Amino acid sequence: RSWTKLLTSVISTLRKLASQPQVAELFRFIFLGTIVETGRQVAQWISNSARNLFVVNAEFAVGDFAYDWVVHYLENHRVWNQSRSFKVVARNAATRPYPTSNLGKIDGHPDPLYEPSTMDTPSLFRWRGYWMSITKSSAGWSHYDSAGYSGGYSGNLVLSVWSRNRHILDEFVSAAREFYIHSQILPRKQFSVKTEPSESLLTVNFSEGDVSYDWMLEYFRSSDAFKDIMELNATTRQTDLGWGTGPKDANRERNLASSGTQVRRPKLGHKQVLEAEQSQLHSSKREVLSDLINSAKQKYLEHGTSRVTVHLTDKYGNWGKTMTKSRRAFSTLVLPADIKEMILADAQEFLESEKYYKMAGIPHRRGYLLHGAPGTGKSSTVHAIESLASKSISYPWQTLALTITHWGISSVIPPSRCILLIEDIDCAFPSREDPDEDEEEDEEPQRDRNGNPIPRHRMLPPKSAVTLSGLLNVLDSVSSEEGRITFATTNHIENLDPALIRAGRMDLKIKYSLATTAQIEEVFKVFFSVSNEDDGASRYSADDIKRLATEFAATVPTETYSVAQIQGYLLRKKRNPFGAAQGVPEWIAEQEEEQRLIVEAKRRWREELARQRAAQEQSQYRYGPSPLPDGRDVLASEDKAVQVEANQAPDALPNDSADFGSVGEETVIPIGH
Ligand SMILES: Nc1ncnc2c1ncn2[C@@H]1O[C@H](COP(=O)(O)OP(=O)(O)OP(=O)(O)O)[C@@H](O)[C@H]1O
Repeated sequence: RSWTKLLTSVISTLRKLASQPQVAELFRFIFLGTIVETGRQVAQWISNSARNLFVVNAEFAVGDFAYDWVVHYLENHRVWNQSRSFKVVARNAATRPYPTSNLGKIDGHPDPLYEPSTMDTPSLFRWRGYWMSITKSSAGWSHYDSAGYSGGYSGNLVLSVWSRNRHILDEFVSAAREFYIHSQILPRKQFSVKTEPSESLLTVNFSEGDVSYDWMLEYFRSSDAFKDIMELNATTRQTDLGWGTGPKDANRERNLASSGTQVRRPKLGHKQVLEAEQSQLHSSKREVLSDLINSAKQKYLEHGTSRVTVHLTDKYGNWGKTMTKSRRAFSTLVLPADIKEMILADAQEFLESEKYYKMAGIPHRRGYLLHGAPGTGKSSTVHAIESLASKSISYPWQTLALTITHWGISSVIPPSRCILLIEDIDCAFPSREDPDEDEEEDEEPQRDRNGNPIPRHRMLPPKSAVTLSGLLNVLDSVSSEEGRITFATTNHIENLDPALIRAGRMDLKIKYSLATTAQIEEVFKVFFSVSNEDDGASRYSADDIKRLATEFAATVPTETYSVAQIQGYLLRKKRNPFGAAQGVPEWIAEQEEEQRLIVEAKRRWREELARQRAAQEQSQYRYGPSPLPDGRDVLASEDKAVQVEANQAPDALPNDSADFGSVGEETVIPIGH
């Protein structure tokens, strides 16, 4: 009953309220509003459903390649003509292709690029008969600009295609992509090209020590590709090529690594676009890169045939100094025919069998020890092989000369594919007792703290910091897997440690002898054939030269003189082969006199040395041994590897050689380890 009462009172109150006009108006408004909102929502639902049925939407994110395709396409098709707010960018526009820009092509400055900042209201356009709209929610960085800076990844593009057919979107994106590729635009940079999230940008690296770096450097130097680069590195490194007028020109080179972001378009034909940066080249086309590298290599080889580059070790064991020298043709080498053929065949076979060595797991290296009297053509052979190797079809080898100085060499690491040249390898471990030092023996001896004289040989620093183990380290260093020819020359093979010349380190040991009759004849022929023609005036016939050569060879005693000596004589008669053939007896007499004087000088030196040694022994006897303050012997604390025992006979005189016959007994100086 109480419930019925309450309900009746509420209804009567409402009736009273409804009888008032303002409240009635409010109820009507709420009712109508509800109907309108429901209608709107239904309409939106219908519109969305229709849209889902008839419109295809696609979103393109800034920083993605698809975004770049679409933006580039739309820009070139002037889709955003109605836009009122643009972002204009020119900074990275150098990556733009030639065809789309006249401005850039003419004055060399980048072209401006326009992109709408925002497109809150969709831009409508027709494409192949379909309506499309494009919107961009907020300003993003332009396609050509470097993404990755602040604001880099906002403002995605939304493309709506008014069609039920999804293929239209696919077609549109493919068309944009095709257009992009045909425009030859390099894909944009993202932070660094190395992190490019796509395979489409190819990068080739060149490292400075590698010969391919030199190919590219010379190529760019000779082409006008870098002509408008403002920032260059000047280096004084002399390159292999006297590009243009002569080797001196090569002192000034443009370094590929000139600046981090230099972007240029070398003229590589009509439409190829390529970017060179630091020691890298980038292109979206593999053919462009391989074409360029091949033509650079060809050019390098064509121009570089007349000279060989030699890198020398500096005092820190680095391959510091570089020099170039003329190539020596193998044909100018006068050696017994069998030796010449053997060396040539061996070197050629080695150069061509890199693959075999690799497959067999053998380090690709070969060592040649050329030994024999001075002036018999050891160094000349090396230079002729260098020419062979540096013209190697598969890969030119570089020549490195390991200068054996007073500095340690164990830190020297020869690069791959090199010819390592160690001249006079026996001189790496010299005797401390040579005539120059002993000449000063008469001076008052220096004394130690206790007043005892210090024997001279103990005061001297080691003459060479080169140790046998250091040298072996260099010879066996890891990069040898990659290919190395080692040439060592010596006049005294007997002085070398067996470890140094064992097979595997020195595979071929070739003895160079004094000139045989056949060699003497050949030297004469080669010499006068050249001197007859070098000024264009042929003064004598080939028959004359042949006849005179035989005559000459018959008068010069066989295996007595080196080719260098014979050449020296012929140089005196440069334009006179008749005089050269007739003057032999006189020259021989001269040589014999010279030899007699040398033998005499050497005899005197040995006597003097013996006298000095006797005096030294006397003084040791008188003063006793000279201990160090702590009682240790100085010698014991020195590097054992360069020890030469004190009681050994002196090393040969510098010019002691088979040229002058045997003088006294040869002394072999053992090298301690
Ligand atoms: N067999 C040779 N054929 C052609 N030229 C030679 C020959 N031997 C020596 N010569 C000439 O003599 C000079 C010295 O020769 P090279 O330096 O090759 O001799 P080497 O045997 O290396 O002497 P060393 O042991 O003193 O270093 C060079 O100018 C070279 O042209």
